[in-house]
Amino acid sequence: MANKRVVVKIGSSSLTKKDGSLSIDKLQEHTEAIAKLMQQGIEVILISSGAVSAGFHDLGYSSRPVTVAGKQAAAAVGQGLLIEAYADAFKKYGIVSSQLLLTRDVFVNKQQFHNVFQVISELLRRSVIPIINENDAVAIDELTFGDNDMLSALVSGLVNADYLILLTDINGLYSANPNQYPDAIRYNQLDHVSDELIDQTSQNSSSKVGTGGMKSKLLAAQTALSLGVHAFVGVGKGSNKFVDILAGNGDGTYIGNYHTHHVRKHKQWIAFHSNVSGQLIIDDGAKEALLKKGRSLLPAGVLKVKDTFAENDVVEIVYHNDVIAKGQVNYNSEEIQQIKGLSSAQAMNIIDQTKAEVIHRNNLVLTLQGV
Ligand SMILES: Nc1ncnc2c1ncn2[C@@H]1O[C@H](COP(=O)(O)OP(=O)(O)O)[C@@H](O)[C@H]1O
Ligand SMILES: N[C@@H](CCC(=O)OP(=O)(O)O)C(=O)O
Repeated sequence: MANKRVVVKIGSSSLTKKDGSLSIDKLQEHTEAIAKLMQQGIEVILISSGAVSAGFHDLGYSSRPVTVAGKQAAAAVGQGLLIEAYADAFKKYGIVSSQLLLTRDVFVNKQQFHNVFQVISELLRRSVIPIINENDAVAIDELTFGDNDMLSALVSGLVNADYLILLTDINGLYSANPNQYPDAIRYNQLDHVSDELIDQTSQNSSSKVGTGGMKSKLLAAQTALSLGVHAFVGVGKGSNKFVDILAGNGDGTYIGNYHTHHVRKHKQWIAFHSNVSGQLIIDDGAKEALLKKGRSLLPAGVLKVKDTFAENDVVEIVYHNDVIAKGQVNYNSEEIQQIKGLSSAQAMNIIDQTKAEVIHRNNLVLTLQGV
């Protein structure tokens, strides 16, 4: 099997009984199937929902809470129980488990982004399975992923996974929600996920216990693909389900093609997570150099500087009102005001003898190819 590193995301809908509470039987089945992968030398990172399902009964609710505070509290009770259940289940196969609780802001902060990469890498080196969930007790409002689909896509990119498996309660993406439109047809394979397809997929139709529905899985698959990770969305039964999925025999939709290439961690951070602090408006020559020749952005091509930013901040590079790239600047905004339009030699004489580029190619990510 060619795949070496796989992110498996298991949604609440695949972990619960009819009453919405955690199903230990289902959890054990997933665990056995993951253990089979690991026994073949495949590194697995598990993104698991289920904290709310595991906790609401003990919290005193008769059914899954609907308020944010209720879900937070249920997750606070349930997360420990969920991890305990996984740790017990994996122990039967001699596998040690670990827990990481993440929020969106962890990805925005470059140091924390790197820390997450570092800890996952070390756990994998030691054959420990990282089990990740959103930190539901604190992740509300702007800090929240909302469901674990996007979190799993970002993690799959971060660790340069070969595959992202989004396990759910339905065998793939259909042309419409089959629960409402029984004649909907299933897509077996998609080369890419277009914005049109995402727009067509309704947001509000998830299962009773899930959160994001198919739309959030498509958004996640689109993100995974742009980070160089193939995706699968679907179901599976029994201990061979993940082995079958990776062998191409899964019951679901496969997403991606042979053009899918990994993206370096630093560039991922610039492209997907960093906050933008300003803009540089560039001329025709600079646009050609960036888009066609793969060059750095030099002072000579900068026409205008917008907003105030510091050295190492991330800015957008704009050509004719289109954002064509993002990059981390070598100079602050005041310095670029002084050197814009100058040759690199002149600029280096004025500001810094060591920095010929406004943005070095290694710190630059193209966002629009065809302008
Ligand atoms: N076009 C579609 N194709 C397949 N499923 C869809 C579609 N639109 C909405 N759905 C719904 O998405 C649900 C799965 O999402 P969700 O409940 O969030 O799962 P999970 O808990 O596994 O993350 C399915 O049960 C199905 O009802
Ligand atoms: N983080 C929450 C799950 C949120 C949720 O419902 O996600 P999902 O089942 O992936 O749509 C939990 O552990 O209960």
